[in-house]
Amino acid sequence: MRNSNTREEILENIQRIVVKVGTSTLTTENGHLNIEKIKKIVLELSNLQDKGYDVILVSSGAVGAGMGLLNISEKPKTLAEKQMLSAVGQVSLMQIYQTLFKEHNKIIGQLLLTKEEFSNRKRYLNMRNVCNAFLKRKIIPIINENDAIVSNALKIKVGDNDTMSALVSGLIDADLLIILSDIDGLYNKNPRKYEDANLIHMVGDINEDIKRMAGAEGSKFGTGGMITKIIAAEMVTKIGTSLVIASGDDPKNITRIVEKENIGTLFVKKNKKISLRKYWLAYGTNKEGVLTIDNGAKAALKNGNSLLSVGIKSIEGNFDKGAVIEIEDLEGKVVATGISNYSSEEISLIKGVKSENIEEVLGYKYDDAVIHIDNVVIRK
Ligand SMILES: Nc1ncnc2c1ncn2[C@@H]1O[C@H](COP(=O)(O)OP(=O)(O)O)[C@@H](O)[C@H]1O
Ligand SMILES: N[C@@H](CCC(=O)OP(=O)(O)O)C(=O)O
Repeated sequence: MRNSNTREEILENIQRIVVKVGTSTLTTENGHLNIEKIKKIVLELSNLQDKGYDVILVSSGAVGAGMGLLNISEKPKTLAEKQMLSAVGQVSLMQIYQTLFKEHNKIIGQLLLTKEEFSNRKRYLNMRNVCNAFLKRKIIPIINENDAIVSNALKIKVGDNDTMSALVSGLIDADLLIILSDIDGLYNKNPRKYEDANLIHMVGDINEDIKRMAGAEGSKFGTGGMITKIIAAEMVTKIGTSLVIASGDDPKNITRIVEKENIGTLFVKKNKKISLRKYWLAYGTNKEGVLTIDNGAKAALKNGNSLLSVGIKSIEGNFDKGAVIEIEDLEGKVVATGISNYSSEEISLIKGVKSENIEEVLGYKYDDAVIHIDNVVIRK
């Protein structure tokens, strides 16, 4: 679990920093925005920018702030109510950020994103340019999900800001992602339930044991809990971004982390990076279908070979040639994501068929491989 490199080595050469702040950090027990805390966060981020770092803030708190403004103590059950609350709260959240950042002569801009900004390649590249334009002019982007317009039913919802901050880290090629929460890092078990839980200082390999440590529940106002933070870590460490989960109780932790102090839990970036395009392919895109493959094909993919029709057992979904699809093993575990050379209709005819016989079955052949290895990203 431990990595032989020190924090000093792992966190050297940091330039771009994404800081994600959860609802639990931004609001008080009774659900109102915690202005004193936000002031301190703003001071930290302003200082980092003055020191020459590129700073991006992913801020939750809109729904929480809306609840505070309307004196609602329990999260509403209906989606429409939650969406209304987010719209009410987001305005006041940004108003506060603007006032406080102005005291440090900083200009901010608001970006309310949806899954579409990540799944649609054109929108994704456009968003990257917009973010870079912010950073070039030393404007601090403050990002949140556009809760008022997204819903699971519309399939354009990222769902939580831990995942959002991981996607944003890929978008702008961040060196470090800091997730501030109401807890000082990952414990070996939920410390709210178990008194003997211990803080883990460094995680190298994010395996099933690590995932099991995160109970499903989070705090009263938060959305994702610990598991979404671990999944965010699993994502960003693949693109050479380290992630630290730390307590937002003392916002000075932000600077301490950047100065490589032993704060919170550090998830160590992988030495072998995947490209940002492959990252987008794995996590940004909407998947249009699923191929189930046999163990031989799974081993071949892991060894860096393309996916051939002979190893495909079954297919789900209706998609065209060029679609992004998920590849699962016989146990239903996602093995990889890739871009298909064939449509779903064609694959249902050639699954289990050897590549040299594709032409015989279809009357033509685009490629020997159903998914070329250059267009595959291995998920685990
Ligand atoms: N192994 C664990 N280590 C630390 N926290 C855990 C663990 N398992 C579950 N949790 C819970 O996750 C919570 C943090 O997630 P969440 O409430 O979503 O915060 P945020 O609003 O900051 O995103 C903690 O307060 C804790 O209750
Ligand atoms: N977008 C939502 C927050 C979603 C979210 O992930 O919340 P949290 O778990 O507190 O980071 C809001 O602004 O209320």
